[in-house]
Amino acid sequence: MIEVDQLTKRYGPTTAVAGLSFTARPGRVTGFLGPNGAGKTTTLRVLLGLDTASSGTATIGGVPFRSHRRGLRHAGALLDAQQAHPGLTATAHLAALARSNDLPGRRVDDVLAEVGLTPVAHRRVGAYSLGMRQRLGVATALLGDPPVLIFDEPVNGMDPEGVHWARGLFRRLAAEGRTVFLSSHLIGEMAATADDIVVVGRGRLLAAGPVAAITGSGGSLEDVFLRLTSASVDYRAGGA
Ligand SMILES: Nc1ncnc2c1ncn2[C@@H]1O[C@H](COP(=O)(O)OP(=O)(O)OP(=O)(O)O)[C@@H](O)[C@H]1O
Repeated sequence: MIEVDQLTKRYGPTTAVAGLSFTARPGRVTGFLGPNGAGKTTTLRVLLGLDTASSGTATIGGVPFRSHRRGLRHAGALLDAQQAHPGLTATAHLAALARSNDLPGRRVDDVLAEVGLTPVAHRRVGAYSLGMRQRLGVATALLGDPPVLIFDEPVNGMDPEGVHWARGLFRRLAAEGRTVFLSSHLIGEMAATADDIVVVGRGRLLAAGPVAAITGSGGSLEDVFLRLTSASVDYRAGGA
């Protein structure tokens, strides 16, 4: 379970997140949507203890991520596909993480097979395409077999087969009872993958609930998203 309660994060004069509250539940894929600059990445960074809240709380399984000793066993995240050192092989990258998190070495082969990277596991990550690096990021998130998974733009750079595979993986992880929290700008993809949606604009909650309830008033998820966020878009082509 992910619980964000009255979260506010300021960077100097900029309020990136303003009193945001929502919940992402086990057994569900929850999509996190919002225009550029809405505060999504900031929320994820605070949730993962990479940034501190100005006020409010963001917890995973009832506690702040940083206070958990079990690290990757508690929550797995893909925030940045560039996180692995380009000089390392995928195997070496994952093996080092497994060691430092006290995870069994066999998890490395398991997650490489899960994301389809076994044939290139001994190639340097610097030679990987963006889609392959994203798969490695997903493998890293899965390494500790955690109950909570957080993915920021996970299908960015993936080919259609990869997007299809990722959708099936997220659905399966939720069916196993895990909390799957996904940030993406691909609304069609979200409509096909998510059970619940959290929509933010300018750091504030605009809507939250099951996809069917949010689109219930008519139109596609894209129509509803554009309507909800029309007053919260900071960057629009043509200066309109
Ligand atoms: N380290 C920082 N220092 C100053 N301002 C920041 C910092 N990080 C984010 N911001 C500002 O906070 C706001 C929210 O940014 P954030 O990256 O969280 O949005 P986002 O919803 O993830 O956007 P995108 O969809 O473009 O990735 C923006 O105005 C951004 O400029």
